[in-house]
Amino acid sequence: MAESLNPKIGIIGGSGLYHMPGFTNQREVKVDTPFGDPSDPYVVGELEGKPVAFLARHGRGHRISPSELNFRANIYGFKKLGIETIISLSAVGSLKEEHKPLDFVIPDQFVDRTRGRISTFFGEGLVAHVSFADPVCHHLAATLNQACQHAGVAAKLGGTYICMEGPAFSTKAESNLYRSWGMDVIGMTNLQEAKLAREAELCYSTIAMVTDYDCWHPDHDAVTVADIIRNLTHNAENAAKVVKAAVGLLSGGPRICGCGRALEYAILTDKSTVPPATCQKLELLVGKYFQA
Ligand SMILES: CSC[C@H]1O[C@H](OP(=O)(O)O)[C@H](O)[C@@H]1O
Ligand SMILES: Nc1ncnc2[nH]cnc12
Repeated sequence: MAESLNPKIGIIGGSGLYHMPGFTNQREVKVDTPFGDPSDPYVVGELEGKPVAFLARHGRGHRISPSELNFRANIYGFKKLGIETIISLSAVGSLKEEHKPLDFVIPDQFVDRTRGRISTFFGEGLVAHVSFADPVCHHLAATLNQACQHAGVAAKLGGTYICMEGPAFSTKAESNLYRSWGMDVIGMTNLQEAKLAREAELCYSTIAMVTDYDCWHPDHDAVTVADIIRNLTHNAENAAKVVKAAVGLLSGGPRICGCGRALEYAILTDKSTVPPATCQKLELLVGKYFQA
């Protein structure tokens, strides 16, 4: 029964993915966090016989724009549910001819072009600097790539996702600038998630599903939501197949990567100086390092 499920795998559904086909025994779980409300209740259920928690990034009905997302609440909510691994699904524009609409890319790098978004759990008297040179969990990324192969979906492992602020799409000058930087795909949501997942010691990797060629491409004058939606529907079907395969491949045993110890050498603040309210707020994240 869903009440006794203890999921370790979390799935974030992006644009066009507001539920996960194939879920059984599902129920909604509303999670309170010290950072406010997540985008929606989490849907906890079983996929391929394994307990899994699903969150619609923009909320069901696509109510929340990228700039308004409460990334901290979303990631903290997964942590509170006991999740260790997050599979993120995202629609992206392609900045290279070789990444065609309907292809999947599994990025291994990010560039941040967002403005003023909150991307850390820390502050308020507790300072931590996590390593972010390798922003995704390589083990999970390799598993997602394998899952694409199992599902028969064309995918490329590696590439840089540039995260723009939005919500308007890029100008041609911006799109060409990002191309000159060698960026592979463009989206509006993944950078904060990846950073916060690292701080929360969760494995995180994205399946970036190409919906369009952005506006640089001579055959695609401007990005339109109508074009994107056409491809989103097809991508959503493939995403469901890939996620099923990935969940089947993930062992559920102890993690073999370093993501679960990301904070081990990151906290600089002398714990005796941390305000009690901050200790309480961040207990779930740092408690194991603050024991006497
Ligand atoms: C589909 S229009 C642009 C919208 O799609 C992407 O969202 P997500 O990453 O949640 O799939 C992109 O980042 C924009 O938010
Ligand atoms: N061209 C694009 N730019 C930014 N985000 C996107 N999501 C899907 N296509 C996109």
